[in-house]
Amino acid sequence: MKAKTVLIADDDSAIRTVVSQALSRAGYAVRSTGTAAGLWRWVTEGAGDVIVTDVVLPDENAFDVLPRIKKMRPSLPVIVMSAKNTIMTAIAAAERGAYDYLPKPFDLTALVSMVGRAAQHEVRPVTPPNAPAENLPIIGRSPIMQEIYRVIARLTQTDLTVMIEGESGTGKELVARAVHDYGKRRRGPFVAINMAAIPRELIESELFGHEKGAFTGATSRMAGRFEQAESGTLFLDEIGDMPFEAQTRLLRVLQQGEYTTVGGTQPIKTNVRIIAATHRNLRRMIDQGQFREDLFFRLNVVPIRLPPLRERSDDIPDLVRHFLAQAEREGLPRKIIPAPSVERLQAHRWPGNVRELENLIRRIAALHPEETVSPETIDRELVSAASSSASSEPGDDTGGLSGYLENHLARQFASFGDGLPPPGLYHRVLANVEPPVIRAALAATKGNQIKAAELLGVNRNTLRTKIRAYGIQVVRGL
Ligand SMILES: Nc1ncnc2c1ncn2[C@@H]1O[C@H](COP(=O)(O)OP(=O)(O)OP(=O)(O)O)[C@@H](O)[C@H]1O
Repeated sequence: MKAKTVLIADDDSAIRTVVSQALSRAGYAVRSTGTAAGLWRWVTEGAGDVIVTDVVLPDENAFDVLPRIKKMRPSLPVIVMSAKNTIMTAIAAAERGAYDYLPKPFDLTALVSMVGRAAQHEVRPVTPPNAPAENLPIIGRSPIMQEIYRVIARLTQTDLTVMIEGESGTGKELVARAVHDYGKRRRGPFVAINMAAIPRELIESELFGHEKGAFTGATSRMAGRFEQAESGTLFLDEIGDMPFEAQTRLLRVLQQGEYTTVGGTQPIKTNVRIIAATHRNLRRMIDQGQFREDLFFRLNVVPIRLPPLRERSDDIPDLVRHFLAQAEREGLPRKIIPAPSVERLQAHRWPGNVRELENLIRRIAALHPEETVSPETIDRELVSAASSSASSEPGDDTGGLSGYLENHLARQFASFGDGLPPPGLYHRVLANVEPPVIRAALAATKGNQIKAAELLGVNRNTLRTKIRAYGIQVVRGL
């Protein structure tokens, strides 16, 4: 069989040489050039089966040549190499119809196997390019984030369902938004719903809407999130907190592509892209019978695992710069965090991940008098953040449980924009707070309800009623 030909374009002759050698060794015929004009000439002559090109060429940017190549030879796969490793480069490459994107420096074996895949590949149709933006939606150039950008970039060209897993504050919602904002549905709405923030009995009506009179308090028809997200993206946050019955209903909707409102009879067709997110281990929940396996497989079409910040401390300098600039734009005083101080931040474990770092930088910008932030200041801030969040959830750095709740509620209200959350907020908050307190008391007293009631300081009957109401499992003697 005739060897496939790879066309290489890079103005750096050393890169041309190593790439040519590696591909020749792998059995390809290779032609290389230092200019966009040289590459374009070969393309017009019909030469080559795969292109490997740098973005910046001396006579023209490869992103400008790419649309012409795709127009003339739509099935010719183009791999773009770039030293500018931001999410926008990955997205720009995907938008202009590149087969794939390879951040520099790269591993030659990875390049050869990518060329191998490209050579076998049927190329996707191209979508029109977007205006380039340098206001990056996601910060970080670590290898792990590069891989995530490549997945996001590929996803923008598809309508596949995505499951984002990651600890709280790792940027799951940010990634979901990027998939939407740069994807085919960007002109449609992005609607987010947080399963953990809605009482169980209201989840179905929130998702699918309800008719007037469907239940007590349903005084008018209400559109659900599926309806609001029509032709756009529905972001199902904290999917692990979805009650089992609602999971069953969601599964049916995803299978059938239609739903009925609560109290309604007419099936309504739906056209939304689903992106789900969770900080919980859904596989373990499946084993424990708390999450439907079939729903998991429906949602987990493209899994994205967002690593905790401690696994990508290389990104911290960029994130710090980004949050300092953001604080300055918000009117806070300008601060400089020199390298030794940044190193202190890189050594921290960040249980609250990027959100915790963002809050810390904002606090430093607001409260510290000196312009240059010393390593000692960073140490003090990290110690005080750790002690104030010791009794609360990771990522909360504003003081204890009530601080966490305040933050949480502020985010909740913000997610409803100009509107208000559904009625029943007080009970909803209690319904989120009571079960973990009761579970903790039961665990500490080995399931002894008399002792647990005493520990909690509530009447035994009250405890029993609540255990029943929340469906809490009491395991004795563990
Ligand atoms: N890579 C990043 N670049 C810039 N900002 C980031 C990045 N990751 C997270 N953030 C910021 O950190 C905060 C938390 O991000 P986000 O809400 O997306 O996290 P999450 O994983 O969805 O959290 P939770 O599970 O608690 O809802 C946001 O203010 C977001 O803008």
